[in-house]
Amino acid sequence: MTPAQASEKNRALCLMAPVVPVLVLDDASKAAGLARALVAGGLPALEVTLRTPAALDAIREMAAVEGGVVGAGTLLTAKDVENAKAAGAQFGVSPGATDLLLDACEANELPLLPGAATASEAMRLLERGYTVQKFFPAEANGGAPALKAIGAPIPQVSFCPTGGVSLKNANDYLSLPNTLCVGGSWVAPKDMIANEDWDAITALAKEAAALPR
Ligand SMILES: O=C(O)C(=O)C[C@H](O)[C@H](O)COP(=O)(O)O
Repeated sequence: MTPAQASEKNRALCLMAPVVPVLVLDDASKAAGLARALVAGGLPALEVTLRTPAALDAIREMAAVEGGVVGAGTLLTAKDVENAKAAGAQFGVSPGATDLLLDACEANELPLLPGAATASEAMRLLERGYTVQKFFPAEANGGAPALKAIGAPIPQVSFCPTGGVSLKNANDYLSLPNTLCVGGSWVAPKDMIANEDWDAITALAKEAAALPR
């Protein structure tokens, strides 16, 4: 898959809803219920971070949930890419980008949303053909004003800012012309997942899905 094809796939993914939930799962048995709750609330694109031993099993479970599009986050190595693809991930997300990681995603047909934090990083990815990128860590990196400033000289790159984004500041990003959607973990709090409080998660998802952009 070429970077241009990956970017077009991820543009469509980012336009499905204003928020992509960033999910950390310690227990894969919660995955299907969680995915159903988020999809029911209007958030179909789901990023499962490969930060826990349960993550790959969680992706397998979620891939079977109707209406959801499940991807793998925290991709760091070529092995992560192969594992994510084998588990059924339909897209990948990484905090930054290395040539090895980009090569692996392109070779494995996994559309990557690669992370960039600076103008130079965004430019390197753009040179390779990635016009849709993740701005990470968004808040720590200057937040919406920083992303707006990057957009002035580099308007051809669109972003999914992630890291420190919440219901409070999501609009600051979503109102920018270079922001397609935001990523965030706030729609799936750890305690609600542990208690299988799916109705509460659906309510959070609905609130997020209703954000204007
Ligand atoms: O694990 C990854 O792939 C990451 O790149 C980091 C996550 O996207 C952010 O940590 C989510 O940030 P919060 O919404 O502030 O919890």
